[in-house]
Amino acid sequence: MNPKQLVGEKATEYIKDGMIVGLGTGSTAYWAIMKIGEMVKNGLKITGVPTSKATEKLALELNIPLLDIADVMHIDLTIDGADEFDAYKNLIKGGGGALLREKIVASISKFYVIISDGAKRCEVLGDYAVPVEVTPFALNISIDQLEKLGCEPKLRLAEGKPFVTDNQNLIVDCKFDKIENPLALSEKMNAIPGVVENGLFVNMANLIITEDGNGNLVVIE
Ligand SMILES: O=C(CO)[C@H](O)[C@H](O)COP(=O)(O)O
Repeated sequence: MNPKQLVGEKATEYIKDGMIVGLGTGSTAYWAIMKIGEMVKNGLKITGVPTSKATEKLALELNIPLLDIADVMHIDLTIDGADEFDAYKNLIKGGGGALLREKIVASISKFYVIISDGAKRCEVLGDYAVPVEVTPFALNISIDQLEKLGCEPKLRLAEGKPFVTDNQNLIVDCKFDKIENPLALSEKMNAIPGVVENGLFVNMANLIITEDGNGNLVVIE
């Protein structure tokens, strides 16, 4: 079984009947959602809250009943991927551009499970550029201010044009060296007017389900 499928399917074991379940975005979350679709087909009663339009589309194709995030105040369990994680469950997310909705969903989740192949594990965050969602109006100001925090900021492009998020914003990928204090950096980035949210997820994950590269699951609690 491929590592993403292995960790994705494992996470679905935490789902119980009646739960409201946050559905993550990306190629690892895909496997969890596929499994949830199968479970729903077999009688599981849950309601999903998608973290992106892409996930909403997939969940609808699988007949998973959905709630709009605008109508939800709490979520029992969320399963989502990550782009980088450390042993303290600090994360970088947003490689797929869904970080704002992902962070909102995570923030109201009682239990937040991250699924990731082992290659994304690091000692200290920073190999992956931190995606930052910015309002288009303040793009240049945001880039300038982000650069002053010590990173190399780059506007994300898709097919030669600026990548536009589900919220009609833009993404600036910020490459830092080692991020020794992700909480402090997250606070500094979010203090910049024009920054909507950043992809550092600190003190949010309850569990990371990953693997050792040889098909064995590894759980970080
Ligand atoms: O944060 C995300 C999307 O915004 C994804 O969870 C993250 O990019 C991991 O994706 P994948 O499982 O495809 O590697």
